Amino acid sequence: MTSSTPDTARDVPAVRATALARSFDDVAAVRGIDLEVRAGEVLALVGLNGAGKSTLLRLLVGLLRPGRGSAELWGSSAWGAPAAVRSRVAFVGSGDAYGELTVRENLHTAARLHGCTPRGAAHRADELLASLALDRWAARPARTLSDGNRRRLALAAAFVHDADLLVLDEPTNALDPAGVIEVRERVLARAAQGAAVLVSSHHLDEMARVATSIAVVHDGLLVGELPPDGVDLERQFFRTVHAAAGNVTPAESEGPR
Ligand SMILES: Nc1ncnc2c1ncn2[C@@H]1O[C@H](COP(=O)(O)OP(=O)(O)OP(=O)(O)O)[C@@H](O)[C@H]1O
Repeated sequence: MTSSTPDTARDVPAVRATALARSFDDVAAVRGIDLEVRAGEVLALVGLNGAGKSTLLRLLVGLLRPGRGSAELWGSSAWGAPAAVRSRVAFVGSGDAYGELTVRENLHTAARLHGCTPRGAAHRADELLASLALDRWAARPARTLSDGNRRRLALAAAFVHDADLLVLDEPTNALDPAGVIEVRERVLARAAQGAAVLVSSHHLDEMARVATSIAVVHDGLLVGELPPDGVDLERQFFRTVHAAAGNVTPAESEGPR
């Protein structure tokens, strides 16, 4: 069940933000961001709490309306994108599952919504229950799951179809090491198959393992990049953030304060 279509060619960005901005009352959460993610690329967003990462991701998948600028999915406005465009995107945010449905029913429903036959959906649900180690909880209502297993369910639902764009907001939060490895392998596999991936995280080393580029978000802006193959990413991260916050050059700024 792949949804790949010819316009996933590498010259058409899956996601493009242009001068993208969004405020909530007096809080300027995203203040003018330009970015692109193409097929096969994994862009990681890192930043302090409240930097604007989740708001940016929600704008990019069309869950929030931009205040200024634009967010596009394969050239269409993300806000109000047609169903055919939205169906090519898998988004993992917070609170994604239907709490009253069981774990299996959640996955079955997700697969049916993506066009699987009843038999195909059952097969897909079984496969994901096994690979994300959720089989033990398959008959439990989603609302009764632990935080980590709720996150596993959200990820399983996102992987139910082979989306052309994966947008994962802190996907490894609350996951045990096996879950972290599962997410890593799936992200790398999907990118190798030509999906575009946008992922936010506080785990710099994990991002270095999967990302083709790492962008630092601070105070609603992209303020720098970290080399995914770089050493001592933590120090480089704080230098970038401190430089942006204090208008000192990265070389003058040291680690956490
Ligand atoms: N619905 C909302 N109403 C009011 N303010 C909001 C809303 N959503 C986000 N904000 C504010 O926008 C800013 C950016 O928040 P956002 O959740 O995007 O940051 P983040 O980088 O994802 O943070 P974290 O790493 O803590 O998850 C914060 O000041 C936050 O309080």
